[in-house]
Amino acid sequence: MAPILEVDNLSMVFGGLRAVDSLSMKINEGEIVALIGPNGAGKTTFFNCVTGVYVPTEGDVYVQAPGASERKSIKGLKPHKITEGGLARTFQNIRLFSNMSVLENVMIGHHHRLNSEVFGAVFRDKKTREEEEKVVHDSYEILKKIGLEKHVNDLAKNLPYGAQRRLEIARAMGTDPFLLLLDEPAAGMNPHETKDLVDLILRIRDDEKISVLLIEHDMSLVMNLSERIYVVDYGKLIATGSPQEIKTNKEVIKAYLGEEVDA
Ligand SMILES: Nc1ncnc2c1ncn2[C@@H]1O[C@H](COP(=O)(O)OP(=O)(O)OP(=O)(O)O)[C@@H](O)[C@H]1O
Repeated sequence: MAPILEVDNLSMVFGGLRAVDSLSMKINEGEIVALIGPNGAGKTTFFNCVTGVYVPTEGDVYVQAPGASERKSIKGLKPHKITEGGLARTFQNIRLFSNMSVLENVMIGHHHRLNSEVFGAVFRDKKTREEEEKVVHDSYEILKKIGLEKHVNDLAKNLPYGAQRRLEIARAMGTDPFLLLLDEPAAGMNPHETKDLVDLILRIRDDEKISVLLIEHDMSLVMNLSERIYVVDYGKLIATGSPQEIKTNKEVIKAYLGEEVDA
């Protein structure tokens, strides 16, 4: 089966700094893959290149939706086009519309899927109303899957921290992705919230058939959840393999210089 994401020798140069240096990656349908590395290793920059925030200096990025007959380059596309193409992401710092309701935050994710034209939006014709009703329905269904349905009418800013992070995932799921990129989803979570997050990511993969690429510093989460791990340091790939292989890899241990890599 062809990979759903294929990154070929991607580099991103800022002035004299090669933040990402010839990094390649493949993700297969149904995988949970982690991208790890010390602070400043280039992980978020890599996400930004894949999701259209930056145009990579070198290399290419291809996606092939499950069932599609050929891969497509997404390099240089705007972020919303990449989202339409089936990749959705969350950010290191929570980016919710804090004064909007939980439901509205998820509905926003759906909007690029609406087909009605401006005419429909102004005159609210039957087709527009039906589409809007479907967006409300689908958004509510996602909130149920994420376990946030009891907060549906709360303002996003009033949710507990862990629930806000889960809402970001719900919003990303609203764009109907086949690959979800999560940038430090467990950051700031307590152990109970982290455990809920692990269960949620597994359900997203198993029930929703969405593959996951995550950046994470919480090594126990990484080791327990991911099937394959890519390790970067100074923008370069230094190791790739199963959690067991990565735990015992000398280069990885050296790069972390005493940072805990045991689960
Ligand atoms: N827009 C930018 N302009 C210049 N340098 C940048 C820019 N974005 C990131 N960098 C630099 O690129 C390097 C990689 O940063 P990046 O944020 O991708 O690392 P990271 O692995 O995600 O780190 P962390 O784990 O701390 O989030 C760092 O040296 C950073 O200072």
